Amino acid sequence: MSELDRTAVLNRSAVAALAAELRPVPAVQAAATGIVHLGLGAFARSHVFDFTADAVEAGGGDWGVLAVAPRSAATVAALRRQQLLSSVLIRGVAEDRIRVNGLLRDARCAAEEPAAVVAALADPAVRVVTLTITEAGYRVDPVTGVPRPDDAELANDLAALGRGIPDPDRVWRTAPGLLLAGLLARYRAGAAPVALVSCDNLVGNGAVLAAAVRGGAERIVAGAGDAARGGLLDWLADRVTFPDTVVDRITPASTEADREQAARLLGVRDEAVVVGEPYRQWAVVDDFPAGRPAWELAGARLVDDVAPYSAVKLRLLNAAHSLLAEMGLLLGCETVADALDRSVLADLAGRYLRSEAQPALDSPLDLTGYVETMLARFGHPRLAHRLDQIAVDGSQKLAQRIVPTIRVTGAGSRGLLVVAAWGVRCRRRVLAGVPLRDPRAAALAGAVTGADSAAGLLELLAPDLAADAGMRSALTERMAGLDRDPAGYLRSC
Ligand SMILES: NC(=O)c1ccc[n+]([C@@H]2O[C@H](COP(=O)([O-])OP(=O)(O)OC[C@H]3O[C@@H](n4cnc5c(N)ncnc54)[C@H](O)[C@@H]3O)[C@@H](O)[C@H]2O)c1
Ligand SMILES: O=P(O)(O)OC[C@@H](O)[C@@H](O)[C@H](O)[C@H](O)CO
Repeated sequence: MSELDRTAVLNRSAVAALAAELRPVPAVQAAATGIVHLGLGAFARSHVFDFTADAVEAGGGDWGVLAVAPRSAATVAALRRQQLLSSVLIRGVAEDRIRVNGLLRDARCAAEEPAAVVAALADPAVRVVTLTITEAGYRVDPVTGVPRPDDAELANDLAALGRGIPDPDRVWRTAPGLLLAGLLARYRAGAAPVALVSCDNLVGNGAVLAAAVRGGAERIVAGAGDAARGGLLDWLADRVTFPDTVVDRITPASTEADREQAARLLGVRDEAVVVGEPYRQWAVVDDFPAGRPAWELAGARLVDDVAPYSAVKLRLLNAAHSLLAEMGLLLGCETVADALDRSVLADLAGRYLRSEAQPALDSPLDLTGYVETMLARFGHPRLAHRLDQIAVDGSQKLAQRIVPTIRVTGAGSRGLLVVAAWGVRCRRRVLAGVPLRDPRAAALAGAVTGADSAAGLLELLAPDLAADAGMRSALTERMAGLDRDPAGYLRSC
């Protein structure tokens, strides 16, 4: 299509008129549903569905996807209007291309249709459940590794499950609650095995998901004292797997300008388009009791252990993102590329990576090459990856991305400067009456406005570091310096 009709949307009839290279992958008729995906954000569409589409195109199999948005119905509605088609706009440094994804079989909002989602999770044809629900969505404390006992929404969901078969129309407030409702229904219906696959940025994301599900199930069973559901724990241990994964593709939140560009490339509007960099990588532990798509045919690495990749990715790439986001926002920068353009931040990120985070990792991988490639990806001039997209849920992220390096490099670590920037930024938000976007918002607000902010922040991230007087005083000194004169202080570090 050359002329853009502003009222035309991407759908199956529009596809018929597209140039051959723009036709959906896999073909629209392909594959019955074998996957439920929970968390219908941009990353699911740019990465998980993109890889899986290529895997199904190359290797076949009934691996179509039912995509579930936990709360918001907006993306579901957009996808339904487009007969479940959407595209990924792959933004290169020099040129862009667009790919239409034909993998989805259905899309539902769990808050509006909980019974249908629970039934899908129990369906034996569904053999894989993938998740992109953010770090906060697991409701697991990154310090203790267990479901947060102070999480009222989670407690409510688990109590409802403990009372017996729940009302099918009950709206689950938490992802573990929804998953467990589906798993209990699956267990009652014959207990077909299934793999639950976290695709979120967490070290040991499979173990975190297992902690959320098994820890939740233990609380249900303990509350119910129900022998039959005691069998649930054995089934979860024997037949439900939680393969670890490491995901990678920078995916900024889409803007109207992106939708306009997609419309120019496609000739029709795609309200669900997502933008991704050309680079994509996925390492997955190959532990699927009922089969999986041939992701290796799409370039994913199916491995025995992702630990070497996951520590490297979280403690280098994601750590550098958090460093640039926390410090860049204090200096008034908007995007990752803007932050890297400020020499003070580029220098700090480079020194943190090369002289602290990299040596603190005992890795056989080529970390120097990794860091260089990664910084080149960050510098992409047209990706516009916003810092405020990265700097949310700091209590979950910094504990994983920054704290392990501080543990090795001590109170002099530039990692402590990231924690200080986070603390100062959060304090400014609280004092300005702007809500904090963090699952520990109340505790975080208390920490940054309390008498000993350094102790409060470290208590949230790593209680062992909070007990270290040298660490507390170094953090206090850095927060004071950043509060007084962020740019000047950072130049002196
Ligand atoms: N965007 C990226 O560049 C990128 C890259 C690698 C990994 N990831 C992973 O994907 C996650 C989502 O990123 P995105 O770009 O899709 O974000 P997004 O804002 O587009 O979507 C977030 C999704 O998570 C769901 N969600 C948010 N909070 C939740 C909660 N408390 N419980 C359950 N569901 C919740 C939302 O409903 C939505 O479906 C990230 O947090 C990260 O772990 C993202
Ligand atoms: O997606 P988050 O919120 O976990 O983290 C923000 C970024 O660090 C992250 O999205 C990276 O862009 C991504 O991990 C690259 O693969």
